[in-house]
Amino acid sequence: MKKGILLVNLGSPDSPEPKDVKKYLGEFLMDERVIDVPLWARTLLVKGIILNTRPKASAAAYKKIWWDEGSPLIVISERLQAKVQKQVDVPVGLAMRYGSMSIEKGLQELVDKGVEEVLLIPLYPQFAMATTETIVVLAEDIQKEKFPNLKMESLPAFYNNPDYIEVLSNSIKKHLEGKTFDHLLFSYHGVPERHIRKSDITKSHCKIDGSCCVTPSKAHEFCYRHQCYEVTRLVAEKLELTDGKFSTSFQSRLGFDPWLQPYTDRTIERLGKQGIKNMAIVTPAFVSDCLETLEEIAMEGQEIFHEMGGNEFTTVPCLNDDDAWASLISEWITNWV
Ligand SMILES: C=CC1=C(C)c2cc3[nH]c(cc4nc(cc5[nH]c(cc1n2)c(C)c5CCC(=O)O)C(CCC(=O)O)=C4C)c(C)c3C=C
Ligand SMILES: [Fe+2]
Repeated sequence: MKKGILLVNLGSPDSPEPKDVKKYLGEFLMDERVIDVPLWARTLLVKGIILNTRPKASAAAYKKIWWDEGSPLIVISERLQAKVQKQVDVPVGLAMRYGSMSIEKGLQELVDKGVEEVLLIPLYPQFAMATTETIVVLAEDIQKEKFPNLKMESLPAFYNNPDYIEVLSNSIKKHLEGKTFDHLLFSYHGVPERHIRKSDITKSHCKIDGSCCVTPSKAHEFCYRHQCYEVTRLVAEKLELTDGKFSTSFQSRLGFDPWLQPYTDRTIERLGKQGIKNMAIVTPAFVSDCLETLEEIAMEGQEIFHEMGGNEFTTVPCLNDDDAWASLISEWITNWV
């Protein structure tokens, strides 16, 4: 059977213009695994409120980070795909969960190359309804409807894979070399607390306060919060960071529900107020730099820190198309083939 790979990332609007941002946000936020309320309420919230207010502000934010070649997230994902393709003998496609580079197009291109068996690689280290699950569910629906003869498997979230932790730790070490920092903040994309409870396969394990994380449980395989804290713990161990020199927070909350805490903006504020003068920040929920890292962290986060009296604010880039990261994905592919 001829094999092929589909790398899948989140996606971006076609351009940073409000009309394209509106179209993109419409598809993204109408996903029941992103805004997980009944369809009527989601439609009212997204089409009645968010899409009438947010696209203009989001477009302005996208304009600040947009590159000549396009959206950073897309351009970086394409660079990664090209590097991986050079290292493996099977076709490597690239698709996005939302936007024009759809999963359907990505699968079609592989099928056109004669591929009969696909490994789907969601480019998210941690499982969540809004990350791995939404990609796998949509890809399986498309496969059943449009490509019934195609065999498909997916790579699970790789948050605690020792090689991934090594690649991430080495990248952080490289980018912080020669920098002084009093605190390293691990900032992950947030999700509503409700998402964590919904993904708890035991229905009773997750307490959302961390007290459950130390008790081994099958729930951890699907617990975004647990997986984020594990990445912090494993990287901190590798980098030999001492207690108090690092912490975890969650960014990008939207709406009024309780999201995972502590919030990144408030944490940066608190660190500044506590007298931390030099801080570094890493964003391991994202494998590619994007709006949420380049604007929300590198621009807004830095501004908050400086307002609180902080000096140096160092942002560690995501793994992007780092050679060791491309080689690790290639190794996973070679092992699967
Ligand atoms: C209810 C809303 C959202 C949930 C839940 C959510 C989860 C989630 N998102 C990412 C990764 C990315 N999100 C990005 C942008 C973005 N996210 C939301 C909302 C939710 N995300 C919005 C509205 C936006 C658009 C920007 C804005 O208007 O603020 C991006 C950046 C995309 C880009 O083009 O650069 C990424 C990446 C994860 C990993 C996640 C759950 C863990
Ligand atoms: Fe998001």
